[in-house]
Amino acid sequence: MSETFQFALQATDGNARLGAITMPRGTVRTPAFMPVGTAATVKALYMDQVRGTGADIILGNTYHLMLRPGAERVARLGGLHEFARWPHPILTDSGGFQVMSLSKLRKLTEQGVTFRSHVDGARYEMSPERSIEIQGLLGSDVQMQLDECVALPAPYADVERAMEMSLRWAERCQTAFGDQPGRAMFGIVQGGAEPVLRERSASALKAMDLKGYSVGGLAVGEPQHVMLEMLDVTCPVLPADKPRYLMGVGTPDDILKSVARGIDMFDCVMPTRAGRHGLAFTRRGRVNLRNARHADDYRPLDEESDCPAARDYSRAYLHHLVRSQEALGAMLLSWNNIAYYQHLMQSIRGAIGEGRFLAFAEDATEGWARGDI
Ligand SMILES: Nc1nc2c(CCNCC3CCCCC3)c3[nH]c(NCCc4ccccc4)nc3cc2c(=O)[nH]1
Repeated sequence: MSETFQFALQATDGNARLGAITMPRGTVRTPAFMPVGTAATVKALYMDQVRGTGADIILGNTYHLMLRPGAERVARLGGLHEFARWPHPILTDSGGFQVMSLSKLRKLTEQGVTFRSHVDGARYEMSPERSIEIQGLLGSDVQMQLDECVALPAPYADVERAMEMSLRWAERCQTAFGDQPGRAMFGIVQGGAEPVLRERSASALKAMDLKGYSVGGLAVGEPQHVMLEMLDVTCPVLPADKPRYLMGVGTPDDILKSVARGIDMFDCVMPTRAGRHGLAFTRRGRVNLRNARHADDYRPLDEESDCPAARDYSRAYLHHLVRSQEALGAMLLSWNNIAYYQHLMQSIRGAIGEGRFLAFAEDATEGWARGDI
């Protein structure tokens, strides 16, 4: 086990990168998809199943956990790894994005964000310093700076103001984080859909010599081509020897196209949320198990999968569970979806390592488009 946090770039294929992040609790193979563990659980799955799908790292949720059960309580109980029985790396977001998207009566000032809990209406203040303190109390291995993400489209002046405040907050977070060997704090590039602001943000964060860089402010309503254009502008400015994490992304297609532009890490609620709504991801595209056409279909989702949820259950059974709103339906489809995303990442890593990423991406995209699934 490494006592330090170290990114090793192992191979490149065009702008796609194969790498590994070593840290005390384990190694994260990149490109990596990080399942979202909202309230200290990857919804409807046991942590052993999550690990069994090949996940090396999961997300914890600063916003939810600070409200319930409370960061100090999680620390008293041994930290998030012990609390949730996940001994491998955990990345936490800073909570600002969730405050702006979930809480009520929130106010954003230079000092930080104040808001009322969506759980019990209690009033909270989240400064850059308090966000880093909470992430430390949770025991997070990879911590995010507090930032301000602006929904798109937005006026240039708003995007510029939010980007510049996020830079000032990055400095405060770096100071608050201090020197925690084996752990990392990532800066978050902002700048909306403005190339000039993206370059300015990325350059300023690069000068801070951080251990990793997130690309934020995307997947917030802009078309995919705008997101990709911002990656084309941002990634070349970021240091090649540090990991790059595209926040909140995304569909399998988003992931392929973003890996092709130099992104190493992803998180998205989609596979687990879609699973709870009866949607299955497969290598031949998405299957909506609510649809009556599956009622008599004895085929599994994917007979070649190594995930029991995909290989051992008929679509007819999954359709029945979903229509009956049985808990097992959400459990099996969430399992299938997380396994599918991990298999996709494993295949991407293999393709980059063998210099055939472009051909792999084209073949995968055709598979989804082939329809009749
Ligand atoms: N700091 C920060 N976080 C961002 C996030 C949250 C990433 N997931 C955290 C995770 C923590 C644990 C609980 C769950 C969230 C984003 N998510 C999205 N799009 C999601 C778009 C999306 C995709 C599928 C379904 C809903 C929404 N854009 C994002 C931009 C930022 C950003 O600039 N700054």
